[in-house]
Amino acid sequence: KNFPPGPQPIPIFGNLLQLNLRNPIKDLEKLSERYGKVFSIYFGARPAVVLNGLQAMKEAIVTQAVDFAGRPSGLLVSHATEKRGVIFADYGPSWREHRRFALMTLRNFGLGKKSMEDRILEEISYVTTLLERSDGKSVDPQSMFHKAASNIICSIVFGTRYDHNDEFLLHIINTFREITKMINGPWAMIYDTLRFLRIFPLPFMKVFQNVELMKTIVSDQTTQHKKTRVPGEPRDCIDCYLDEMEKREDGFSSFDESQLTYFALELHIAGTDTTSNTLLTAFLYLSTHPDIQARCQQEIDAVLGDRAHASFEDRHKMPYVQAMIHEVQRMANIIPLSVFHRTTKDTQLMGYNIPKDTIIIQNLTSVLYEESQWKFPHDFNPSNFLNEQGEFVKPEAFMPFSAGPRMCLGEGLARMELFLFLVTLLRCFQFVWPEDAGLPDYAPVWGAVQTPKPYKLGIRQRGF
Ligand code: HEM
Repeated sequence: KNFPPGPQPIPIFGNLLQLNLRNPIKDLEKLSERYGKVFSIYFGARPAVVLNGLQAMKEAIVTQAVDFAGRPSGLLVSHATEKRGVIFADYGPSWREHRRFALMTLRNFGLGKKSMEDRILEEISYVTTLLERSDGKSVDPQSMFHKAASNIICSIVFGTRYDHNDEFLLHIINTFREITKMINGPWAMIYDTLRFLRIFPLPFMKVFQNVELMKTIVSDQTTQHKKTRVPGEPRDCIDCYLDEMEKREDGFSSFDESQLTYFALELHIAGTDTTSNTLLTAFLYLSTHPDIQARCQQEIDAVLGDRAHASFEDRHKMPYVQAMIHEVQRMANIIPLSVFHRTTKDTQLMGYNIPKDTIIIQNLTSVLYEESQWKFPHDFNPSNFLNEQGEFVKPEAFMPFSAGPRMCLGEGLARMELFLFLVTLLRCFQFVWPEDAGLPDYAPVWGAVQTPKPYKLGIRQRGF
């Protein structure tokens, strides 16, 4: 009774056939115009509520945080991860403990002697060398940024960075790519909606096979770590986790090796495509907006002078660069529907009743482009994040990392990566849109994680 309104579902399919599964954003926009900021759709027989706009989003996931902090069961991702680790884990003690542990470990000095900043700068120096070799030419930036982001997670989780042609790195990248491709695509939606199809050997089965493969890889790494670790002197996330397991040998801990496997796997899934696709979006916009690129370079040159490299602290002296990076994230809209939530009890939102266990879909796109919240909602314009004095300001509607208790726990790491990559590369190179590349296409390829369409990037060394 008094459930949010929505289009009439049909038996078995729910509203599946009314949505364009290759990109449902436009359909959700139209439904919101018709039914309001909070409306319902059905996945088969399962109801879901879609939240649109800043007000509804805040009221649910911030003001009534606990009521909206669950994760749905019975979906492809929850089956593949067995709801262990953090991302797809239920709201409860195990999720809380692992989330707190991850936040502590991912802090700059949480991983022992080698700081997070060092690990990122090390990877950037390899990318710089690769780009120097392409001076005056064009490159395909996709795989380079993907390998770099993946390598940073490898360094954090496994303690090792790999050469970009290393077979191990290529193997894990390929395996994860297949997992995310399937999670991103229509087969996941079909698995989630049409339960009777689950027993058939359809393409979604590949997710389970690849997760098994990755579990073996993490498990082998853990065995190696156990042989070489010095307790209390962690080199990486696996060592930290093993230390934590020893500290908690009281029989009541949720820390065990099976959790470690999913935890490591999730950090990789959550931390690779997100960062690399944001970097790709940044260079797509910067190469096609030379004025914005030049203004960033001016600020970077003035702040860094002849210092050997940038540090994350420098961000406070670079309001324009900060504004540019945030604007890139807004336009990139990397996770357009966030990760699905679930209500943990019967609750209410904006006058509607929402029963326990309802799937909650945060339409982040509707907030990042909300016309009432932005000076230039549909243009790439760093002024969206600058006040009249040219100082950096962050509007409330900036929520690419979501908000509330389930908000992205990798935000700090992602910010550091984006800042150090962009500042270092903009300092060394000018990025140009190749003359023969035609007009840029900014519309991303739809997915749970969005990516820009493949493009070529012209490289000119700056010689600062
Ligand atoms: C530009 C980069 C990134 C973006 C835009 C992003 C965005 C998001 C979003 C929208 C969520 C869902 C939040 C919710 O359910 O309300 C999320 C969750 C999460 N992210 Fe990120 N993320 C990024 C990078 C990273 C990185 C680098 C890591 C770690 C290595 C990471 C780890 C996680 C984890 C573990 C969760 C689940 C949190 C929980 O359920 O408690 N993310 N992220």
